[in-house]
Amino acid sequence: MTKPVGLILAGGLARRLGGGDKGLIEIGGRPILARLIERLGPQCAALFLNANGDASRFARFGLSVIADEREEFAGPLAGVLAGMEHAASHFPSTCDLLSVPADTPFIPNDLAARLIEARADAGARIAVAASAGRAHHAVALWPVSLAGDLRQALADGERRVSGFIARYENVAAQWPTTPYDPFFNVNRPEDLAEAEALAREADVLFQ
Ligand SMILES: Nc1nc2c(ncn2[C@@H]2O[C@H](COP(=O)(O)OP(=O)(O)OP(=O)(O)O)[C@@H](O)[C@H]2O)c(=O)[nH]1
Repeated sequence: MTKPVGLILAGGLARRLGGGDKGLIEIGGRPILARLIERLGPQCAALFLNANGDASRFARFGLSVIADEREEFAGPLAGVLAGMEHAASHFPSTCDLLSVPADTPFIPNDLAARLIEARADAGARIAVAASAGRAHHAVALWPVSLAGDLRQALADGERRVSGFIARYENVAAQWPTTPYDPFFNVNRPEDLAEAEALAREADVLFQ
């Protein structure tokens, strides 16, 4: 299995949390980013962080930071494009990008493997992670060769990740939600208490 290039999407404004960087929020005593890097790093050939503004605030994580081309906050697709273009210029043009938002602390260890398998089985171009019957469109495996199409789609005003994915053959790979939903994400202040509780469980189970 050829490992994908990993991209953590941390380019948003976290408005529902009052601003700041969701990836720097500590859950169970550790930043979400540290948790993600631990889980995603071994699954990827290389790992990058997509974020806007002063990159030095992420220096302690030791990842190269790739900004959106324009700091206009066009949404997650702008981050996926930055990641695809970076990957295309540093890795073979046939490589894949695995995108994961910076607000999902508990992604599964078999994320890359199962997305690769689901995509091959379905003969699809894009594989998306799903749980509880819901697709998590920002958690997806993309061929970086779609960068040109994505650039054009953004220029045409496409902002929905699901809208861009729907243009291609795609498949959703389902994960169980027990003992916890691996795609639980932190969006609102009230999600923080749940994240703390989940971290206690996830830390015991994650080996
Ligand atoms: N590169 C980039 N990523 C973004 C942008 N907007 C959102 N994201 C990322 O996309 C993922 C899903 O984002 P949302 O939860 O919808 O947005 P958010 O900014 O994190 O939070 P809200 O402002 O509260 O919606 C997160 O990983 C964000 O960091 C953007 O304009 N550029």
